[in-house]
Amino acid sequence: MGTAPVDWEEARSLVYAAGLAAAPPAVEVPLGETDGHTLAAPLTTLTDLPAFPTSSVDGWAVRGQGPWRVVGRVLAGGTPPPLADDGTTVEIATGAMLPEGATAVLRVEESSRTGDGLVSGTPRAQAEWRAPGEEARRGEALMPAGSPVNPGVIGLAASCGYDTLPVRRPPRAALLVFGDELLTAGLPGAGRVRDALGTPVPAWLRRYGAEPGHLHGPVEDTLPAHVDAIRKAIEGADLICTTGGTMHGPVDHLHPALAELGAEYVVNTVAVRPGFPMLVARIPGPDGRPRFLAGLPGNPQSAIVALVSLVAPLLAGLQGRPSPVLPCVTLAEAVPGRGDFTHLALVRVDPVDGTAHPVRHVGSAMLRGLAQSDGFAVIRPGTSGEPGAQVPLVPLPLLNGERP
Ligand SMILES: Nc1nc2c(c(=O)[nH]1)N[C@H]1C(S)=C(S)[C@@H](COP(=O)(O)OP(=O)(O)OC[C@H]3O[C@@H](n4cnc5c(N)ncnc54)[C@H](O)[C@@H]3O)O[C@H]1N2
Ligand code: MOO
Repeated sequence: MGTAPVDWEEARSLVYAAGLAAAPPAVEVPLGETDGHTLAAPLTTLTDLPAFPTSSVDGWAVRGQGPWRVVGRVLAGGTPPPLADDGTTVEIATGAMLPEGATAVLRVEESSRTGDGLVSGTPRAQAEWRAPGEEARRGEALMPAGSPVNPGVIGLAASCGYDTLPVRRPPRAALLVFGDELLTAGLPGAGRVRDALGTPVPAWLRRYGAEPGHLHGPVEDTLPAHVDAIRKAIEGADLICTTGGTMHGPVDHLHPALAELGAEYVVNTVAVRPGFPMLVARIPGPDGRPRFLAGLPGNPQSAIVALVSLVAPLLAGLQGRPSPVLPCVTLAEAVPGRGDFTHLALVRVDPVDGTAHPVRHVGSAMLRGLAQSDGFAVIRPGTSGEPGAQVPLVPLPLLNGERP
């Protein structure tokens, strides 16, 4: 209690650096299983690309002036003998290796056969084959370490000759939900609300590249139950997210539990509205490697603010990725500031002109505005968002096609 809230940008830098310093070691993973992992070393090509001169059309590989006498055929996958004499040609398929000695490739549709079986036609001026190393030279770095492995990268690695890649695997995340008032099924009422975080938070974590595993909740509102639940979650997770209990109410046990577990705070409260009681702490793991606990406030929108504010840069660090760069949007309407605190205001971004429109129903206990938003406009301390102002956007990690 009593710690001064950390500036929002400073808090993001602190957790990113803490994550990066504790990134789990690189592992060698079969190429087909690397989607969503992160390159632990630069992707350098193991061969020239292409590795051999490759015909880019179906036609005739010719030597010298025509008409040409047909001396053979080369299909993709074959290794042709050299074209030894001027006036000779081999039939060639797209992707086949160009025979040594060939001086041009004539497209089949631009060729004709003479009565005595010779091939004639005029090859185009530009080469109709891909030269070795045209795309990349052997040993050239094509992607830096820290790049997320996506299908595009997997394809490139395959064409460069990789069978496995040195990568960092997706961090494993656990979720503990605190709050005896929470119902996990049925209608809210009589003092009890539905748990609105236990179901969506794993899905948000997955979109940040984490692998959500252990989910437990509601955890009983006692200190021993909290300590026990965190200890169990640490066993199989790099990151434990908790929801609720970040304040100092009669049944808020998170801070005492962290003390009992020997945790140290990376960030304890952030100068941001909503969501200021958010925290990230480092807990010694059973193997000596630190684990992280992200304390998300109980108010549902505040919990997601904590997720985009702290969990996103922490996971980027743990994966050895660059720290997230925020895009800019133009405010379509005024958004008030929050004095000395950063204001994260839910907005919907116009897909055509990129302007950001504040949405309604944005109380920290509400999720109606969030479900219709693309992210949060960032209004820095001491400023207010005027219409037309360019401000950073913290995007919700929505996939293509998921935008509301
Ligand atoms: N005396 C003060 N009290 C509070 C302050 C303050 O400055 N002084 N700040 C408020 C703010 S801001 C927030 S945010 C909350 C944070 O509280 P906790 O993280 O300790 O969360 P809880 O007390 O457990 O719950 C708060 C609220 O959220 C509801 N909740 C909790 N978990 C869930 C869930 N999984 N799904 C849906 N709703 C959930 C819970 O029922 C409470 O209504 O503290 C304020 N208090
Ligand atoms: O900061 Mo609380 O998180 O406003 O709801």
